[in-house]
Amino acid sequence: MRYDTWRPVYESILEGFGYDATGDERARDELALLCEPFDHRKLAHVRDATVAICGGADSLADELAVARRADVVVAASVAADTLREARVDVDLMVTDLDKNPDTARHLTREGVPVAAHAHGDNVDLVKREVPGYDDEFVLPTVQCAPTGPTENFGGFTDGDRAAFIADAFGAAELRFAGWDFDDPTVTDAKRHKLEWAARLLYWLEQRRGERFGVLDGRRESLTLPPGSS
Ligand SMILES: Nc1ncnc2c1ncn2[C@@H]1O[C@H](COP(=O)(O)OP(=O)(O)OP(=O)(O)O)[C@@H](O)[C@H]1O
Ligand SMILES: Nc1nc2c(c(=O)[nH]1)N=C(CO)CN2
Repeated sequence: MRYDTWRPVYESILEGFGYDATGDERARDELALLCEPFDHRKLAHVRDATVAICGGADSLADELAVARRADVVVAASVAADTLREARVDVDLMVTDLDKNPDTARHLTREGVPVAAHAHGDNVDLVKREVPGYDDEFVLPTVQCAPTGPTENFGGFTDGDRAAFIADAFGAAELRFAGWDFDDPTVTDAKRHKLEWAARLLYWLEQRRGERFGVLDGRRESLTLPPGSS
């Protein structure tokens, strides 16, 4: 997605959460110093593939078949651990480094790409964790305007950002496992983020001309993100 297309949506996210773009830009600049441009050929197998976008809800443990049947498996944050424990290979991990940075480090060292995201509230994690990763396998992502080696594919939470990345790399079909927008165990702050994740996926499915199963039964109550086109 072009940054021009993403920017109005990003601005509505900043407003919705009270974030400041300068924090995101500072984080971007730190990440840029630590990374090289990612070689997109490392994810060439995403093109025309059926891709499982695995989220961090407990339900992932019961939905592993979705991942096993997919051509490509993308894990958001803790989903990478659930998948590894179940011996399902992960092709890409997407994370803002706040839950399982050790898993991300191990994956890069095993040659599995990790989309490491910088934002205004994880600068310390970026500086602490990213230097330990194998930089050849780090895809540095940001939510503000990208500079240097950083890239912005759109998306906000690790899970919906995973879907935007799969889209950018040419996925044919997205299937979802480990998603629970109504999870009663999450905090109010997390629920707010999940509401945005749902809106962003609603936008993405329309852009792709696809219907994501994970949104079935919710479309009537969803609105597109302000600024989306
Ligand atoms: N019930 C759920 N609880 C948590 N995450 C969920 C849930 N349903 C879907 N997801 C998606 O799974 C992703 C990974 O979940 P995890 O709990 O590891 O999140 P996280 O590291 O806190 O993510 P983020 O930093 O993006 O909020 C989330 O970013 C979200 O997009
Ligand atoms: N500034 C800022 N940006 C974010 C944050 C966050 O807490 N702060 N959390 C995200 C996903 O959890 C994604 N982006």
